[in-house]
Amino acid sequence: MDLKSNHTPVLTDSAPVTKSRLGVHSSLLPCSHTGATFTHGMLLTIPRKKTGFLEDVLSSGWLDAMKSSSPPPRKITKDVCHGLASSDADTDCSYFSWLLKYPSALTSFDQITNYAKGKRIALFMDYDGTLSPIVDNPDCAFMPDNMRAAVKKVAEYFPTAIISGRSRDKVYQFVGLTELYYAGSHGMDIIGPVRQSVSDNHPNCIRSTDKLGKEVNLFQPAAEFLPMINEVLKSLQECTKDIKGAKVENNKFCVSVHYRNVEEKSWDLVGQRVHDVLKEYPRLRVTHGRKVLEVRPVINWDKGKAVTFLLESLGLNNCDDVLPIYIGDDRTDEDAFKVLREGNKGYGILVSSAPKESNAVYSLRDPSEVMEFLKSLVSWKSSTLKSLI
Ligand SMILES: O=P(O)(O)OC[C@H]1O[C@H](O[C@H]2O[C@H](CO)[C@@H](O)[C@H](O)[C@H]2O)[C@H](O)[C@@H](O)[C@@H]1O
Repeated sequence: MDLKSNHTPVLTDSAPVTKSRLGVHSSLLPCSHTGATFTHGMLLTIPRKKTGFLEDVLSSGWLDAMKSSSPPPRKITKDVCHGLASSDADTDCSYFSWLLKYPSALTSFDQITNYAKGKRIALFMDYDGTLSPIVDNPDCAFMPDNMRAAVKKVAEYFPTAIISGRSRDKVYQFVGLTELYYAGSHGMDIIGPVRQSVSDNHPNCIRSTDKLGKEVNLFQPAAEFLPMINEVLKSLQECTKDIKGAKVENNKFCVSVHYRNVEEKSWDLVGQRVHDVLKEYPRLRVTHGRKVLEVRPVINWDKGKAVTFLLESLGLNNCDDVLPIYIGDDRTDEDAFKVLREGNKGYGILVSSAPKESNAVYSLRDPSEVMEFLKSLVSWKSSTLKSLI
């Protein structure tokens, strides 16, 4: 298989909101409506224009997208609703007007639970920025103990899964709870309950055992990409090692190139180096995360597909009495929000302290509000069950 050809890496943003918002050069966007074809059921081949590489990076809006990928944290001191405020009244104003479109899941809790009456909630959560605060060093993104207790408790009442860009093993190490299901590598590495119909529908799905020796379904739709990902990982490590603060993270079926700790004047250098490597790999794409460039296979699989796969595995897909809820903060979570919004299947909850367009229905400001929401779900379910006795 010819893995290398002279090509402009596909720069895609999984938030299908307004791609022009990122100023990304059209030649770098997947022309998913014209000319793209799905082969092998999973793979997407996208015709690309040949353009200069530096021009691509500078003109393609990579830098703008890298800057907009994660707005600087707001210094919160006090506000009327949450006992906090920002240092910038205008920012607060825009945040509260944003809340009109994406209401807080805390202030809308009764609305959510009224809709959930008679339904089985299935809970899906992103990890970084949702269950753990965003920190400078990705290796130190530990989950607070009180958050772990809240997640453990909520998993007693609802089937709960973590769907992360981290490798599955890594996010399991961070979370440390055996009661949950895990999907790592942005949904490309899933451990779920055994269900024959799911194995029949997904040839890559095999029987395996989890950490406790329990029989599970293991699904890795990008398995064939592993040698390519490992090759690109080494190239990216090599070509960024001279950039102070840059960090390349191995997440098994995808690679993260972090620039949070790189001086802003060198961000375009990071983008150029990633571009120079990826132009040799037409079956890989780059998406923007929070001060990170996410390198992933070009396959028809994402966090939204992972939610559907897990619902199928749990026997909860296409059921009127099921309410899936997905909580996430990142662009790759938009794929999950979109699945739940389409067909009015469930609720996406965006975790953000700054206004941004999203396919989510509700919002929460930060991980501390996520924890409050989880605790409220537990209290609600517990009192509902007590009322049945
Ligand atoms: O899907 P997620 O679980 O949200 O993972 C997305 C990425 O999260 C991590 O990076 C982000 O969090 C780091 C720790 O707070 C932060 O240093 C970094 O700047 C953020 O982008 C993780 O390191 C990535 O591999 C994930 O893809």
